[in-house]
Amino acid sequence: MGVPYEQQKTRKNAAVRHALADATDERTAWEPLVSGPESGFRNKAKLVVTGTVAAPRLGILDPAQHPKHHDGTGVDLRDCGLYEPDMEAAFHAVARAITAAGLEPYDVAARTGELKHVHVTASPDRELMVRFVLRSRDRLEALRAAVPGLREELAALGTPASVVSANLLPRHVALPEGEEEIVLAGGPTLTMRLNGIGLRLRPQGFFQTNTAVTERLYATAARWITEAGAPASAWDLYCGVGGFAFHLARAGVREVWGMESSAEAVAAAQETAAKLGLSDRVLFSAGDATSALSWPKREAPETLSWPKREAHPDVVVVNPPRRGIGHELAEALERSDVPTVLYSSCNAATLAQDLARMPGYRAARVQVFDMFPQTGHAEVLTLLRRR
Ligand SMILES: C[S@@+](CC[C@H](N)C(=O)[O-])C[C@H]1O[C@@H](n2cnc3c(N)ncnc32)[C@H](O)[C@@H]1O
Repeated sequence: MGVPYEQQKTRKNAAVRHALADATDERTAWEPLVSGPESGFRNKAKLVVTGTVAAPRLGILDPAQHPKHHDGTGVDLRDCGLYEPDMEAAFHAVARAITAAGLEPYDVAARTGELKHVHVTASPDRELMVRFVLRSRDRLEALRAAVPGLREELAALGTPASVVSANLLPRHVALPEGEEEIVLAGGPTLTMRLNGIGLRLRPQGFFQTNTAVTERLYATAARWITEAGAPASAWDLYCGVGGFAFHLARAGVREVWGMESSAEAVAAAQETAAKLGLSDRVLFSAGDATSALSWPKREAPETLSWPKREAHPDVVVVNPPRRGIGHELAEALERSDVPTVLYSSCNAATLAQDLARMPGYRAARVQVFDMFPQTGHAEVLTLLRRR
């Protein structure tokens, strides 16, 4: 932060080129960096709650929250310039609901209190998903009673809450959320409309944090894959709620299979497919994507619906977490007869490691998407073709 944005972009492009020096060659086409607004771009806030019931702070832990130097403070980030502009007013409404429900902020050092975090996601249609991460069920009914007032206030602000939920994180761990989710109001899904496609998001599903840049990422992926005619089949591995899958299907790919470890994300993706009338050709399975290429050749687990045939698809899209796809999937791709792989990575270092395990492919096209302005991170889209 503090570095002029043009300079940030130049540095980021250079850093990615440096990281991928061994994975690219003189024929690799480096497309110009794609960016969106340099502030007000984050659609999601994961806020730590500190302070008191009467005056909660929503932001991050202060270094003073370290157990040894605890003085009960946190840093309030409700006015942080990274969040989409109308989220700030929503954060204030959420803080009032915390007070109304009598939710005592969790004190990390003393291990007392109930409310650990608040997660807010804003859709492009200006609807919200608001999640309260609680230590226990002790104040659940008090929270439930405060929800109608919160929803009324958010609706009056022009940012209605489509989903309000409680998430339970009973353990004393540095995690943003736990496994159990209790929907308190609204449907279980928020519709994230990107490039005219209404992707459904459920509380525990992943969604890219920068809506404007994500639209460009998905549109570019679909364009690169279908430029010379739409291939018949594609797999979208680490598919989340299916952003790549639905964009490929709309661009003409006949059959798309998505695989993702989060059952909630898969359920949301299946709901999107049903809503779009695509359930017969855009299909999703919950599973470990690292062995997706092995399943067709082995006996698939009974519960898993996944193409049980020898033939691999024309295209495999991978969009893993920061650790990358790792050696098992990279080596399986290397041994496969898949002609085209599209790798979308948020970590150029692990991307480079994975590409080194796939020498049978060459990087035909690379483009940096500045999904994370004001940070050193970048999303990198790479089109790989069989040599
Ligand atoms: C960077 S996100 C990408 C999601 C999606 N492609 C998108 O555009 O929103 C990575 C996703 O991989 C999922 N994931 C993590 N490990 C996985 C694994 N071993 N197998 C399948 N999915 C996994 C996460 O739940 C998350 O949804």
